[in-house]
Amino acid sequence: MEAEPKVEPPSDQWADKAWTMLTTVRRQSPLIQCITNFVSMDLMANTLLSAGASPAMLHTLEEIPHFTPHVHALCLNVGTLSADWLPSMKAAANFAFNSSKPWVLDPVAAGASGFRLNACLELIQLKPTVIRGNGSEILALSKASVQPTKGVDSSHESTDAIEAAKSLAQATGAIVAVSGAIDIVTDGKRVIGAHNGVAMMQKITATGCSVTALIAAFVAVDPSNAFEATALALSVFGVAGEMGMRLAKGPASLRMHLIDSLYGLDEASLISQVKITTFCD
Ligand SMILES: Nc1ncnc2c1ncn2[C@@H]1O[C@H](COP(=O)(O)OP(=O)(O)O)[C@@H](O)[C@H]1O
Ligand SMILES: Cc1ncsc1CCOP(=O)(O)O
Ligand SMILES: [Mg+2]
Repeated sequence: MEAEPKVEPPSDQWADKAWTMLTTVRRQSPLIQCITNFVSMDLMANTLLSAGASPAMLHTLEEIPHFTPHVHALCLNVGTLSADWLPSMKAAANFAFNSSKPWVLDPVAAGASGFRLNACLELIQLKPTVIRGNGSEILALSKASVQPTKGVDSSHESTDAIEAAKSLAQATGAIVAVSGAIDIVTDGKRVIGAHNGVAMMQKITATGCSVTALIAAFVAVDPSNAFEATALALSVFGVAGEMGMRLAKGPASLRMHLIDSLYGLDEASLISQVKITTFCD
């Protein structure tokens, strides 16, 4: 049976935690290494900067042993994957895992081809802390099968992938997040939903990639609580989207206002808008 959101009053606890996390990111400014697709590099780096984190888009294999040990978290994204980038991703994931640093996987278009699916499954063997995808990506990973696909966009609602997300979390030990109208986060047992964001965020390329990087920044400052940090990052990004939308005329201006809203987000605005609920079967 499909999970239903449990009706709960807005949780001040989540809202307070969101503010604490955002201020911690701003104060600590964690260094986040991103090995990501060409489309997302700009928006991802700007999202991290506007949240107070420090992005570095380094991907050459020769640099990984020198650089990755110094980062606070790693974000791997297979959006424009080619065979020569995969060894860099694996090396970086190994360094992160061996030095107990969190790392986050964005399995962009995981079901689009055997090459991409196998690459994602091989990366998952290297123990990501969090996997964040859209509904179709999480379904493809959970079934480990190439699926009829719209490429990087989802043809499923996030809620269609709740059971798939739970099994993927149980099988891998990762926190699994499924983005969409409601962002779902599970550790394989608990399921929570972040209800922030606006539909027009789907009309800006790389918003999914960017929120995955933001998850890496939040987990970097609270690595022992990746489940909550993931939900809070999704909610904070969604709140910035909602605030940006009040000023935007379309996707291009939303992109700009989302970044400005994330940068300027204050305590009262964040606390009044965070909406995270528990799901139950
Ligand atoms: N219908 C929607 N309503 C509100 N927010 C949405 C909606 N669809 C996507 N988002 C938000 O847009 C961002 C990107 O999510 P999504 O489009 O699912 O990822 P991807 O780009 O990887 O497919 C997330 O922050 C998500 O919460
Ligand atoms: C359009 C596109 N093509 C390859 S990667 C990419 C960006 C995907 O970004 P997102 O998954 O955040 O929509
Ligand atoms: Mg994506």
